[in-house]
Amino acid sequence: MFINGEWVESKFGKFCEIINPYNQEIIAMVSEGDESDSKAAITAARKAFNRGDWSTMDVKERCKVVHKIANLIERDREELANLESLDTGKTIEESRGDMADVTAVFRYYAEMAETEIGDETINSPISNSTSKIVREPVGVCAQITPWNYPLLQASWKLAPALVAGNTLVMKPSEVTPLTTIKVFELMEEAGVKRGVANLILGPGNSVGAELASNEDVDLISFTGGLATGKKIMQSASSNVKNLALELGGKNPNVVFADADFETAVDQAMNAVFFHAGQVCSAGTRLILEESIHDEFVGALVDRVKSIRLGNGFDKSTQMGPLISEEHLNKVINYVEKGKQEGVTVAVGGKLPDDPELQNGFFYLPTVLTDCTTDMSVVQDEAFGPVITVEKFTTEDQAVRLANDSIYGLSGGLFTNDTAKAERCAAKMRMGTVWINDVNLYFPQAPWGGYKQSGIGRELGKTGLEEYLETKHIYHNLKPKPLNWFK
Ligand SMILES: NC(=O)c1ccc[n+]([C@@H]2O[C@H](COP(=O)([O-])OP(=O)(O)OC[C@H]3O[C@@H](n4cnc5c(N)ncnc54)[C@H](O)[C@@H]3O)[C@@H](O)[C@H]2O)c1
Ligand SMILES: C[N+](C)(C)CC=O
Repeated sequence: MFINGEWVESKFGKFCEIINPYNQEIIAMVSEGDESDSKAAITAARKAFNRGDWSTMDVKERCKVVHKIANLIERDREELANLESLDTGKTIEESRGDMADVTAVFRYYAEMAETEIGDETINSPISNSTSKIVREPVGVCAQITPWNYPLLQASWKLAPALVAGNTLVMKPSEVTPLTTIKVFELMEEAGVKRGVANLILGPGNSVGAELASNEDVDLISFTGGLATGKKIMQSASSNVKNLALELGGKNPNVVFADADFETAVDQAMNAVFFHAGQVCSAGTRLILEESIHDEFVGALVDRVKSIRLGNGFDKSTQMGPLISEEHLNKVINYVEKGKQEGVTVAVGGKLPDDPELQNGFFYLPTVLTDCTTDMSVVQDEAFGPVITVEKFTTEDQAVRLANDSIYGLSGGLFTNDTAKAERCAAKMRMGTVWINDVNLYFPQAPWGGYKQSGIGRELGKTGLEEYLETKHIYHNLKPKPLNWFK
């Protein structure tokens, strides 16, 4: 753990094993902290904030440091990508893509903050006065991240928090902390000042819960599951912390009969089988126009049968394992419940037989048909390689089905009719709608959810706003008594 500029073990000297989900080998032993370590990290961040050498530093100087972090991540990208694949099981190509995205996020905020963070003079309606708006850091930020995109999700929080002048305590998932540890080494090398960025490791219900409830924390930014998000929201109320929540999704992918067939089939696969479906924005609900349903499902099933499962470091592997035995069991139970509810398993729906995969947490890519919106498989987030298929006959019905969820993170639409696409996109209650594409994100565009998919936005200018307070300074240039109470 990295607290107050020093690499330390947890106060009680506990360690935990980090497992490769492909073969269950132990790949690292890392410190396991508890509440007392969280408190020490929060104290360090508070002292650093009050010291002011980072929070009041010229924004251009902070941006230089953040540019340097980007350069160091680029320098060590191959090492970082290897660590990410070992830790998560995702293919090395995916991890390389993630590292390029991580670098881009640090660069984006380092460039953008120079112009976005500055004073703004406004026209005061009162004579002999000036009025200006200044932007200041929020203070001590707690940042909690999940296991599916460990460093990418961390970068969406670290980069804007740092350029804005905050101090922070980050807690990565206890399952996948390796790349976050490495990036804290790089931040130290880049010259982030003592106590500004602190890293604690350990379980969510102790280390994480302390971050959410501690009254010396000004802002909590959380990415993870809905149930945890609700707990964090409750704890954050203790001192009315600023709150940013990036939660789950049950994302529809609507395909109209006029869409390009090959593209739509190909993208329906990308939408859900990329990273074995362990993606918040995975297009897990395929909603097909009835007239193409049978042909589409036939083509999809044919292609799904040939997805190659394996070690993320093998060039031929297209899909890796799930993250853990616990998570595999969750996916198994989810599909079994669907079978009881009456779905048809068109392909998959079980563990693979391949002897080479028996030590990993693999599940076969699965297509479930005859699904209806009232089924748990259509409503619950599986976070695995499972797609459900529903049918529609009218545009209105397609939009109604797409919106029939407690979540509202993202959705896809495939059609060659631009007017129809725009009409549907306008009615879809989601933070991101992709037309003729899926699962795209980039630093310039805000990311976040409607409804129970979250609060606030990461990335883009909005992602920086989360880390800034707004202060109005009014100056009376000719003060004199008002005599109101004369
Ligand atoms: N909206 C997004 O951008 C986005 C991105 C990635 C993942 N996710 C979501 O994340 C979920 C999967 O990740 P996960 O299984 O790691 O989620 P999770 O909620 O189990 O854990 C996320 C993080 O919260 C910590 N945590 C757990 N209990 C806590 C508590 N009581 N107090 C404070 N912290 C606690 C964990 O240790 C971990 O670091 C999925 O639901 C997925 O959709 C969302
Ligand atoms: C936000 N994203 C798509 C990078 C990861 C979601 O799990």
